[in-house]
Amino acid sequence: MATESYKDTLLPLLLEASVLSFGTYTLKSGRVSPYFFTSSLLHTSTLLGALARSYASVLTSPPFSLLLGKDEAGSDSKVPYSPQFDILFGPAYKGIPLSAIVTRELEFSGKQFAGVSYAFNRKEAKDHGEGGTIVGAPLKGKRVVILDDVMTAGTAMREAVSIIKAQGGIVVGVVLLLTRQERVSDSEPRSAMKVAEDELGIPVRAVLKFEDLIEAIEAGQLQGAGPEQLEQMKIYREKYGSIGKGLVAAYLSRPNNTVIAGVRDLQHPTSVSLQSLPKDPSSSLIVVKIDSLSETDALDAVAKLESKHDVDNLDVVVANAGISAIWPAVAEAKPSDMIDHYRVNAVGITLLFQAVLPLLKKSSSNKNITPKFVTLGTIAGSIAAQETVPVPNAAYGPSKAAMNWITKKIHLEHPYLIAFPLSPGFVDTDMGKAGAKFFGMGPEVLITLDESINGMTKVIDSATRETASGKNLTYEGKEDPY
Ligand SMILES: O=P(O)(O)OC[C@H]1O[C@H](OP(=O)(O)OP(=O)(O)O)[C@H](O)[C@@H]1O
Ligand SMILES: O=C(O)c1cc(=O)[nH]c(=O)[nH]1
Repeated sequence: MATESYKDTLLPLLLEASVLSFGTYTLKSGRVSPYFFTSSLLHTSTLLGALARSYASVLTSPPFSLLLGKDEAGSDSKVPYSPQFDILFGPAYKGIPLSAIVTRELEFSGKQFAGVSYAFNRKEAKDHGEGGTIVGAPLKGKRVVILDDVMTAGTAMREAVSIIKAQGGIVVGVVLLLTRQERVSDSEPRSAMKVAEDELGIPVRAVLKFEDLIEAIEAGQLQGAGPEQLEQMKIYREKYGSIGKGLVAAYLSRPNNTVIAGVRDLQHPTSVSLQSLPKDPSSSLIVVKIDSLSETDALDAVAKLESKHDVDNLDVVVANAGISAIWPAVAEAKPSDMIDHYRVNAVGITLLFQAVLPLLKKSSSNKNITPKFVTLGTIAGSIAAQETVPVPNAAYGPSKAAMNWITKKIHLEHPYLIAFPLSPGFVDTDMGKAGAKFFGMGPEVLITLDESINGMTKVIDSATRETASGKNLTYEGKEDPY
C-alpha cells in the first residue's frame, strides 16, 4: 500500500529532523501535551520533497483518485488513477506551503493531475490590493481536499471546512501528515478523524498516526525518547485518546437498545472508556467480563445479566472475539499456535453460544422474534477460496473454517434462530492493511471503519432465516463460498 511504504521512508527522516519534541506544550485546543510535532522544521529541499511525495501518494490512490478509463490514461501516466478533486486547500499557516508543494508534486504523477490547483486562506483579511481572505484558485463549485500537518481536536479542519463552504467550494476529503488520534472533546469521545468522516461523509487520511510514534519510541528509534517520555505519552493517550469500538457505538446510538459489551479486562482503560460513548437517551450499556479462553466466563456473564441487570432475553449476539497472530505453512505450524487459535476462534465462540442460547430462545418464545447469532467471518476461513487466497495460514485459517462449520451447524440445529458468519472486510487500519496485503489484495479493497460498521449493521438488521441464515456473508451483503 502506497501510504504504508511512505510511512516507512518518511518516519525516520522526520525523527532525524527532530520534528518530535518532548516537554510541556499548550496546543491549539488548550490541551497540555507532553509531546509536540513541529512540521515547520521540515524546511529543507530533501524533507519537502519527501513530504510532498508522501501526501501525493495518498492523493493519487483511492478514494481520492479512482481508476482511469482506458482513453484517459496517457503514456506518461505514473499512476492508473484519476483525481476526484480540483483544489488542494492548505489552512493558514502551516497548510500553506503544503498545498503548494503537493500540487507541484502531482505533476509527476501524470497528465491527468495537470489541472489540480492550490488555494489557502489568510488568517487576517487583506483590505488592499486584490483583498479578501482566499489566495490561489477560486473555490466556487470546485471539489476541494484539505491538506494540513497535524490534527488534534479537529478545530482547524472544521474552520477550513466552513471557509471553503462559504466560498462555494465542496469539501471532498482531508489528508494529514499526522493524526494525534485524539477525541474531539469529553462529550464526543470519537476521534476527530472519525467524527469528520461520519459527519461530513468524506474520507480523512493521515500518513502517520500517534500509534506510529509510540511504536518508533518503543523500537528505540528516537533519540532523547526513553521510558519516561513513553510513559508520559501513554498517560496523555488515556486522557485524550479516542474510542473506536464501532459496533458498540453504533448500537448504542440507536433508541431502546440495551447493549452488552463483553471485554477481557473490566479495568482496562478501553473497557472503562466504553462508558463515555455517546448513546441515545433510551439506550444503555452493560459491560461484562468474557475471556474466550475461560470455560466459565460466558456462563458467569449470563448469570450476572439475569441476576443483576434483569436481562433475560437477547435479540442479537455478535461473537466478535478472535485472534490472528501467526501465519505458518501447514508444514511449519506449531501445535501450540494451532490450539491457541482454535481455542479462541472456535471453542470460545461455541462457549459463548452455549451460554447465550437460553436468552436467545426467550427472545424467540416471549417476543416472537427470530433472534440472531452472528460470528465474524473471513475469506481466510473459506476452503473453497483457498486457490484464490494462496497464503500460508495454518493456525488462523482452520480455526475460522471450524467457526464457519459451527455457525452453519447452529443454523441447522436451531430453526428459530438466524445464524451466519459475517465478514467485516479490510478496514483501513494497520491490521486491515496488513491483512489485505497478506491476501494479495490491493488498496482498493480497503474500506473505512464506518463503511464496515454501517455495512455489517445493515446486513444484521435485514437478515432473515431465508435470506441470511446459514450463509457466509460479507459486510456488503454478498455471499462468500464456505
Ligand atoms: O486539530 P486542532 O485541535 O485544530 O489542532 C491542529 C491544528 O493546530 C495547528 O495549527 P495552528 O492553528 O496552531 O497554527 P499555525 O498553522 O498557524 O501554526 C496545526 O497546524 C493544525 O492546523
Ligand atoms: O494541536 C496542536 O495545536 C498541535 C499539535 C502538534 O503536535 N503540533 C502542532 O503543530 N500543533
